[in-house]
Amino acid sequence: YTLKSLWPFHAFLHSVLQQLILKDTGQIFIEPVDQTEVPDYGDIVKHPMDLLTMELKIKNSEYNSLEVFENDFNLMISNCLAYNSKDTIFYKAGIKMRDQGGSVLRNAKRDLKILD
Ligand SMILES: CCOC(=O)c1ccc2c(c1)NC(=O)[C@@H](C)N2
Repeated sequence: YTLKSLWPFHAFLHSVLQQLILKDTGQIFIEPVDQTEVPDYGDIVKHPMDLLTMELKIKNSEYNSLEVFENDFNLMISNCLAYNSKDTIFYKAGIKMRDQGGSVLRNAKRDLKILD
């Protein structure tokens, strides 16, 4: 068996997402930025992304590769680093999530290779 045939690929992505959610200790990436709370967010961030949206995209089979999933993770991080200035908690959390989430994704890529 390979991962892709035995176990639906979206189940694999769901397990990767759960690991990313665990890294979001401040719970600032878990849902879309509330633009009524952050009224100028849409002026700077044209393509918002968050972990809940990524979960919905898994469920809708919108990710047919780990790379497409990773693109949304990287979009979420770049939005955070673009909108928040360097001295903010949000920016620092973005750096932490970039680094910790990056290692989650590196391991996931390795796991996919070993299984094929
Ligand atoms: C209730 C107010 O919430 C926020 O101001 C807020 C909440 C979550 C946020 C955020 C702002 N900014 C961000 O860049 C992304 C990473 N997360």
